Amino acid sequence: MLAWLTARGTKRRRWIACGLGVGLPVLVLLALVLACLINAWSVSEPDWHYQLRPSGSGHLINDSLFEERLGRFQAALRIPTISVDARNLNESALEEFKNFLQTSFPRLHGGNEDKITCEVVSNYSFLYEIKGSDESLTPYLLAAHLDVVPVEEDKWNYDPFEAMKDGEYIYARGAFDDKHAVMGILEALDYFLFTKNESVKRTFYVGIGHDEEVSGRQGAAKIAEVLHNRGVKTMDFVLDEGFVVLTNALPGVQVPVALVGVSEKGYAEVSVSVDGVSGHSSMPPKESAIGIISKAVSRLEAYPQPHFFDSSSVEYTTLETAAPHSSFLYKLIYSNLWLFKNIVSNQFLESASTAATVRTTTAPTLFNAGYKINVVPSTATAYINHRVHPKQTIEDVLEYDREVIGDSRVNVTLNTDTYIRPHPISPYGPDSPQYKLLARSILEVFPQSFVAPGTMIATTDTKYYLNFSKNVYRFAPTFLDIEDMPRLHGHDERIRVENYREVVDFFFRLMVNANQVNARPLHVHARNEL
Ligand SMILES: CC/C=C\C/C=C\C/C=C\C/C=C\C/C=C\C/C=C\CCC(=O)N[C@@H](Cc1ccccc1)C(=O)O
Ligand SMILES: [Zn+2]
Ligand SMILES: [Zn+2]
Repeated sequence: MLAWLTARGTKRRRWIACGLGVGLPVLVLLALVLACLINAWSVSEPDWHYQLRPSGSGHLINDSLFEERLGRFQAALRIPTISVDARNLNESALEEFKNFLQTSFPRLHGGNEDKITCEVVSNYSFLYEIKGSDESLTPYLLAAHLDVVPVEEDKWNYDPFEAMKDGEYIYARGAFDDKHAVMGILEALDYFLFTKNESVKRTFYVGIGHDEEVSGRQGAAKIAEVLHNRGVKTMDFVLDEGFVVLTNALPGVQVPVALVGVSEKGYAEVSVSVDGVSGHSSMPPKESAIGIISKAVSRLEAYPQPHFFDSSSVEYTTLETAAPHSSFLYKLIYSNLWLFKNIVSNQFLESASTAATVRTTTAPTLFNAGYKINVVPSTATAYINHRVHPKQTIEDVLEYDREVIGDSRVNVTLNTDTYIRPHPISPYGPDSPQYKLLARSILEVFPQSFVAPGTMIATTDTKYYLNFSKNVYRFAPTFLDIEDMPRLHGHDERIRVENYREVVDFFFRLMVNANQVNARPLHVHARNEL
């Protein structure tokens, strides 16, 4: 009997154990799935974002003047202010652009010194000071650049310096990068000061550099110096070009995202070289200098720098912010990043633009070797252009390069004249009045979008303005579909005509909003008022 009972007990225990063994994990799994689904269902735009949305929209800038503004913008695009390198700027075009600005905006360039002064810096850059009445308010700076990158004219379907308008777009070098901002800021400024006659409380500056495309050392760097020497030590915020309003950039997100660059990747030029033996090409060595460097470059590409995506990354917040605006599948993913972060990170690595946001990029851009077909050269050098992720130092990147190459014959050397460390992260939460001011101005002009922070992947003139403020933002009010990305610095660069209207509107609203003490919004409404 006892044996029977014991046997029954054991069986029951086995069943229970088995039930627990299978059932518990299933239960845990179900709970997990349920928790993820609840997170996805309940995800919504945070209140502080919602409250920044305007209750109404509509252009503040007088429509009847738009054609005139457009004409001036096209005229600006027709001046080929090309920067080839720091010693090769198109000085006659820069001179022409200077005269063009002065004659297009006479009220900004003299005779109204009680409101605005303009200083020409390094011959072709501009610094405007708009004096506010309340000295207790910290000034801010709007920055842009008027030079453009060269063109491969035969690859364009339009004359890059004709500024052709096809009804929907204007095609021209500089339309997107960055003359829309130069002209948009000045149009808004002229309207703000002289048409609307706004009384300026908060002083602000407009800095327009002329050599951003080749370093900014004569333009933005000197503007920063002039400001500093004038005793301007602190800015409330700095806004320069950077990210834009992007469509189809984030997987699963159909809504345009206005990405604000709250930080910027670092920059490093690294040479990878070997000094070996030369000789007759009829008796080549087993490994030539060219072969050794080719192998090194090939390894750098095969073993890219590590990637970073965790709860302390800006990109994590980008996606959390995107969650309420995503398809259901991506709501599920973006509202449960604690679980899906590895999947997301791997998906990001698939495309060049998103990969650039999560890792230091490695771009071999120049290769020098050889000088005669029948001579084996003793030296070969490849140049690598790294964009350094804020989670790494430049030293980390170099160490990784050396390790990956793993060949003591290869010298890996940093160009110490040109490197830039990753920028600090500017505040982007509900406690940052400056970020909120920017987000509010964006949403007033692009109400169909949502605003999210990101790390700018290329370098901007903001590197020269970092000491003025901890609130440095990189954003331009232009629309870009990810498919159009090759047009940047590429062929058939363009901007939608309607977008130019929004550009002017955006800078005007920013000036109005920033002028309000305590940065109060133009229209505030409670969530339940809509
Ligand atoms: C989490 C975020 C996810 C996704 C983002 C996805 C894609 C990002 C896509 C697009 C980028 C969007 C906009 C960029 C727009 C315009 C370019 C603005 C600035 C470029 C500045 C620039 O090109 N700087 C040069 C400076 C330089 C000049 C000479 C020598 C070295 C540097 C540069 O960085 O090369
Ligand atoms: Zn630019
Ligand atoms: Zn550029």
